[in-house]
Amino acid sequence: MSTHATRPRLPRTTALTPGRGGQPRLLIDAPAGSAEIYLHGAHLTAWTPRGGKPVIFTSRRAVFDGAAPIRGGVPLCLPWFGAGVSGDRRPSHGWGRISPWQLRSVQSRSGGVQALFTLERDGIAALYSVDVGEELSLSLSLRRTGATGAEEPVEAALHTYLAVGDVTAVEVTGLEGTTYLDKVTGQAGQVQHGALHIVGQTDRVYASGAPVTLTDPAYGRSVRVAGVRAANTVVWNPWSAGAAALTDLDDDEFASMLCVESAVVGDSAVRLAPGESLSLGTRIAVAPL
Ligand SMILES: O=P(O)(O)OC[C@H]1O[C@@H](O)[C@H](O)[C@@H](O)[C@@H]1O
Repeated sequence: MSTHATRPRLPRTTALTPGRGGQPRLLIDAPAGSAEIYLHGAHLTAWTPRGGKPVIFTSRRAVFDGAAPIRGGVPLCLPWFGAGVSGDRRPSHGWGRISPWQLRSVQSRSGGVQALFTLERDGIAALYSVDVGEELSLSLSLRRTGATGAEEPVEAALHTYLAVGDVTAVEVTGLEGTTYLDKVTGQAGQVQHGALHIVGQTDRVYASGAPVTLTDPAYGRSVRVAGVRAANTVVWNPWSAGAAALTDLDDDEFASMLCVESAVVGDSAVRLAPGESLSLGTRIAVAPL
């Protein structure tokens, strides 16, 4: 594996081994929880708190070829989201999720494990910390490198795919009264009235990163997603029609997932001059109903 030369010391609760498609991935099996993180995209594809059920959804049709983005898990959208604020950026959601990241350090931490990843590309230095335990804590920072140059808009999202028992039965609270852009209809300035229920294709950028709770009666649990310095929460489900158009998502899988993404995107994009940084995180915790 290309990572061999820079492989850091690994605690005994972790291993760096080839995963699906022979792609290098860090396996974590610590007392407080287990996880799997591919170096392609620094992409977390699984997290299970000890004694619990898997919390993160990854598609059974996900492609692991070291080139395509992985469908599911936590894709890192950076340094732009979708087509960016200008609307013409490619690839969609930026290059973070399709780049090979460096694994810098892996440390045992209060029953869990913290892994640090870095990536430097196109004038951006990215640092990503994954804390695996009874909770999952993800922190991303992006710094403009170089000494001179104009400000540029930077966006980022922790595009978390949550595993749910039945998406039509989940209730999402914490967004009441918040305005959102509805990307399905193209309408901005919508207001969330009451709890959110998923009854069709859903693609919304909320103007809030406050904690959101997903109540999932089919799995008998609630999942709390708390943004850290996140101006936005994106909620996405492609529904059946959208899933049919995605070759890396089985037709029935839209019912087993809901993306709840802590983000800094769109109108909240941060204009960074060289030397300036943007930081963003998410904390995910599970509780029985
Ligand atoms: O298929 P992709 O590139 O992974 O994107 C999935 C979705 O990601 C969401 O976060 C976006 O709001 C959607 O518009 C998009 O369709």
